[in-house]
Amino acid sequence: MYLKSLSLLNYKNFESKNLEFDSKINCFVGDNGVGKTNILDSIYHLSFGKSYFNPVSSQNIKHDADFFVIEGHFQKEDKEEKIVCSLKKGNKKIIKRNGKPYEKFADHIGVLPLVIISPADRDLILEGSDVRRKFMDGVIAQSDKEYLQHLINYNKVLSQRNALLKYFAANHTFDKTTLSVYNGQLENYGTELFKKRVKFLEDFIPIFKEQYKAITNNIEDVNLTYDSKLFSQNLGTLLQEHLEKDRALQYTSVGIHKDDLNFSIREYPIKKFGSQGQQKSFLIALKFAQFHFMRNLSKTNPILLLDDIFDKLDENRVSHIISLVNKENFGQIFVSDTHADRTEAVVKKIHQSYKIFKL
Ligand SMILES: Nc1ncnc2c1ncn2[C@@H]1O[C@H](COP(=O)(O)OP(=O)(O)OP(=O)(O)O)[C@@H](O)[C@H]1O
Repeated sequence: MYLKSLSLLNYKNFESKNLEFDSKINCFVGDNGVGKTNILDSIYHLSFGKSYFNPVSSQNIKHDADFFVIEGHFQKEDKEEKIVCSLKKGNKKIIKRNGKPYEKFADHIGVLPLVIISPADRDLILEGSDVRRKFMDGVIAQSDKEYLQHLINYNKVLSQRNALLKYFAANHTFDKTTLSVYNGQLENYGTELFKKRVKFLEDFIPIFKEQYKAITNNIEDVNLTYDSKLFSQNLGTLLQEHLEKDRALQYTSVGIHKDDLNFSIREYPIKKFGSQGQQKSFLIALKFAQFHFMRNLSKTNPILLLDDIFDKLDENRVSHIISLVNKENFGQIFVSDTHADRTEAVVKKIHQSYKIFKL
């Protein structure tokens, strides 16, 4: 699968932009702030229906405009796919596949597998557990529709339960029966999601460790573990045990929405004890593992977006990444960089087929 062409209208700093791509490597080069990352983000948008960098959809519309349109033409085996993602201020975002709007965005997830590696990935280490859950959920959901549906249902019930807890507190009332209906639904969806996360990590962790080894060329003891209260107790019991706490807090304090992934190096948290280089390698290994995991399942090479990796990584690590990509039967790659010469020198080593766009 590869992206043949892209048209942007009022997307971030671009009023109008049309690009035709190489099926292998495409590089966007230019000074800081010209919009290299924005183009990668628009491609991300076509795959995920949202921005990787700015979760507030309306802020992706060009200043002073009131809509954006991203249109991509993909070649998927012998079929062409036209994906259009558009947003008008005050309206809901629309994603159309071959002219037909999706009723549910969830149906689009997984249609165009894509992995992004960007300096913004550092949030996976530095920020709260929600970022790591989102990463895990995103990887699983791209290949498991049922997981995504359970997750949507779980989150819906969770917000209903939280609203009910608030209502109880505001009205000094309590209704055990209604609450137990929500508890039952949370337990059903939550238990399924937990089992799927466990299974996913069983497959994913060995791939991750292999990738880390390949990137760093040595055997540092890194680990990734799944942290969930559901390992020790089923969700129904946990919800009962936390009832008084939940009533006091007016939200649900236990469940798979509190799970986390622990990233460690020599058994210490990488956030506190990993060097900057180790942290970067950890993140790249995570993303390469995502690439491999998705490829194994979908039997297609995900599109790979490499944002600013030459700038933010030392030469050693970049050459490891390049040699990894080189060894693999990779798919289409999009690269952003400030230096045209450096980019060309690197991409030449990967493949003879490439295109450089000077922005
Ligand atoms: N909604 C918007 N409307 C207009 N311009 C926007 C909008 N959102 C972001 N921008 C502009 O996009 C530019 C940043 O683009 P981008 O991050 O793609 O740059 P870049 O070429 O990747 O830069 P760098 O080399 O520094 O990473 C900034 O000038 C920013 O003001």
